[in-house]
Amino acid sequence: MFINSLNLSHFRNFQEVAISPDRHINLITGSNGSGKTSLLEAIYLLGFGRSFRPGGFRQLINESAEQFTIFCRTENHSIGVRRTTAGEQTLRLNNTNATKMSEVARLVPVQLLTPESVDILLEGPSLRRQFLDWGVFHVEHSFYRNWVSYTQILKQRNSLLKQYSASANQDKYWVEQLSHYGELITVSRENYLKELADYIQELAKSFLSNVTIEVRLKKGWDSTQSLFSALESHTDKDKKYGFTSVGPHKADIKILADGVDVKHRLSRGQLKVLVSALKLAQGKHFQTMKNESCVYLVDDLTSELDAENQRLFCQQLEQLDAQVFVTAITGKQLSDKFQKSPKMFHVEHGAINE
Ligand SMILES: Nc1ncnc2c1ncn2[C@@H]1O[C@H](COP(=O)(O)OP(=O)(O)OP(=O)(O)O)[C@@H](O)[C@H]1O
Repeated sequence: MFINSLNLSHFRNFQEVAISPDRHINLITGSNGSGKTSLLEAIYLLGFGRSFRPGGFRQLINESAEQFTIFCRTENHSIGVRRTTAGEQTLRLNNTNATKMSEVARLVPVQLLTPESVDILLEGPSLRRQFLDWGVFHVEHSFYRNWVSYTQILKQRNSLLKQYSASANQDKYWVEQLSHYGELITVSRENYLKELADYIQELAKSFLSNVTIEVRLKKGWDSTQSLFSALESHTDKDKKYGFTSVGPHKADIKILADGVDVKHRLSRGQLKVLVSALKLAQGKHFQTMKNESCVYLVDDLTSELDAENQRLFCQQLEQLDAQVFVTAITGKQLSDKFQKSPKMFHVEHGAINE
């Protein structure tokens, strides 16, 4: 997928900007606070329906405006997202209204690497689940439907658990439903991670040559049991606490370096390198499966990796033949890391000069 043109209206510190990115590498430069990350954020929003920075969507609307609009043309589609301060959202897909953000997100596969991406390896399981589910969502069409059904049922069961109002029979019905969709979700995750593991190992080897990286899915319940049995055996506890304590909503990925949790084995710099390898692996797998590439958004690479790893990362990105948006304070910091000269964009006072 390639973005041929991008228009932003009242998004963060931009009033009206339009750019025509290169199909390969786009280098966005500008001083602190100029709007480099905001440009990446707008593209990310098309692929995820939300920002990667804290704060609600209202923070994304320019302080002097009532709404923002992001509009982009890819090689096959035209996509628009508008959000107003009143909370309304309008989605446009190929000149008609779309109802679901997931319809838009499926067309905009985005990989993001920022200084915070290392949290995938350092923080709790939810970021690792998000990482995993991005891939499953894009390669396994039924996953999203099953996930939506699972989360709706989970919500209903949790609210009954909180009210102590479900009879044993009623609860059994919800447990059956949960385990049906939960097992489907988990099979999709297992299959995906099995395939992705080879890509991760190969890429991790080129960045961290003397470490063996391994990934394993933790399903979210004792994997010697079926989900149904696990849910049943936790029912008393779940009634006491008012929520469902096992299931794929609690899944995690164990990421090991030489058999030890990476966060106890690798240096902070090595963790950053590993997270770059994970993102490249996911993009490469996506490309093999879908026969198209994702868009890479890379914020502040020079503060993340040392010069050699920057060179290696840029080289790998170029080999992927993906469209890349990478930010730096000055062009000099990165332009020599790519073999082909990047297209340069300079951001200043809410304007972007090509
Ligand atoms: N809703 C908003 N309305 C107007 N300006 C905003 C809004 N939200 C953020 N800004 C401003 O937009 C500017 C752009 O921030 P951004 O994080 O994109 O900059 P950056 O170029 O990535 O900076 P750095 O190099 O420091 O990371 C900041 O000066 C910020 O204060």
